[in-house]
Amino acid sequence: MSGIPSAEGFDSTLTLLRNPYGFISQTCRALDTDLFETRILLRKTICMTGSAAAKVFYSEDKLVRQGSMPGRIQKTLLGEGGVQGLDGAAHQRRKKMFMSLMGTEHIAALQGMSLHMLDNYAPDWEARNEVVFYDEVREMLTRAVCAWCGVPLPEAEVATRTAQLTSLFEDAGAIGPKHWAARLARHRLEKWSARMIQQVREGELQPTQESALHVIATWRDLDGAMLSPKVAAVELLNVLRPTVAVSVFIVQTAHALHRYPEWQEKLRNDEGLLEPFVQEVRRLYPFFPAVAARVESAFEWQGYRFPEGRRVLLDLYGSNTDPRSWDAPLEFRPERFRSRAENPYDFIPQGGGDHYTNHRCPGEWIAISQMKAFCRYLVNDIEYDVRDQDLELGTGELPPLPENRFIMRNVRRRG
Ligand code: HEM
Repeated sequence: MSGIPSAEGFDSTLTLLRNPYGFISQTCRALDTDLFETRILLRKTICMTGSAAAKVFYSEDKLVRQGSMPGRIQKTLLGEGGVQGLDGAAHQRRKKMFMSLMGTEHIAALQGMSLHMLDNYAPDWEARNEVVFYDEVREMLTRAVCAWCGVPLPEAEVATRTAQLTSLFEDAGAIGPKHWAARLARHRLEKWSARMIQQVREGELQPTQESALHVIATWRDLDGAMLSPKVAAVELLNVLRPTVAVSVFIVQTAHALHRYPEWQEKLRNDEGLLEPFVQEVRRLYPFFPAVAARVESAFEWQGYRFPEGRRVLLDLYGSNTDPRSWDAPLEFRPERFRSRAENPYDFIPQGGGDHYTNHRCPGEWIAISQMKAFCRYLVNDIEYDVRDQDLELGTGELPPLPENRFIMRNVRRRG
């Protein structure tokens, strides 16, 4: 049995921060391997890329999540006690709660709410000279997802809640004041969210039975007990936050329509291309670089030994652009999704494996449905110019967005 190849240097934290989307796949390629060992934040870590690596990463018996997430990410992005840190039967039970929200009709209802927002916002865009598209989408999605979840959102709170939810996913990985801003946002949001959970339990708030607020407030874990208000608050935010984060994918969709303008006409003429188009955006535009787990008990894979307790990082972006799985992987080619057989391990922008038994994102259908709705609206319902601006996606921030957040001008509604 051979040892796992090592990356250069003692610790790779800085190299990873400088090149979050390329570090793992490029190092693997240089070492001609699917995996290598290094230190991240001084902790020994095995980094892996590609579909074979994803398959082992998602084998429930080998790798677990408890204790794998850096504390600073838990205190901002995820919160403590949520589904992301559970394993085995406890995870499967809690995951059912999220999956019960993902019925086709329920997701269509959320899409309808966003389309309603678009119709409400578009006249205002027409009246303005310029529109910062990302800011508009974040606000629309905050309104839509709160309504969908049964969360009351007074008009006076819209801007604050939008900013707080954004801070959780934009500032989580930051160092310094932004990180502290994200912690404060989490503290305030959890207080708000826990109060609503209590109000539902006391009958003061009566959201519909199928709404996320009702489902989470009344959910019982394996021990038969309801979630503590704090954990229920974390789980409610696990629906609100990432749905607002879909704004990133939507701006990336607008970016792709601008960069590949020939697709606008194609999409107008053939509805069937909408899904391949947004899938290609999810594959090629960077969002989550990697996910983390921990070795439960020592095992061997491909002749390499994974010692107990070792942290393992799976490269999501590099797997989505792995030349072994994708022809011309860095080219934007939505057609590739027209006839592609589904494989749970090679297309993993929101994690891989099985939605029920693994940690794969339960919100994939929400993301796809929202992206399709906004994409269809951009190509069919409005015309706009894209202001001359730097449209490079700065990889200095996670997730990467154009510096000016995609400014549109001269928005006109089509007749
Ligand atoms: C903005 C687009 C989104 C991206 C890029 C994204 C990405 C991810 C990723 C990478 C994971 C981790 C997978 C793993 O650990 O193996 C995840 C998990 C999760 N996502 Fe999403 N997600 C998005 C949208 C959503 C939406 C709309 C929801 C709403 C329900 C959601 C809820 C969750 C939850 C609850 C988990 C934890 C699942 C578990 O631990 O079993 N996400 N997501």
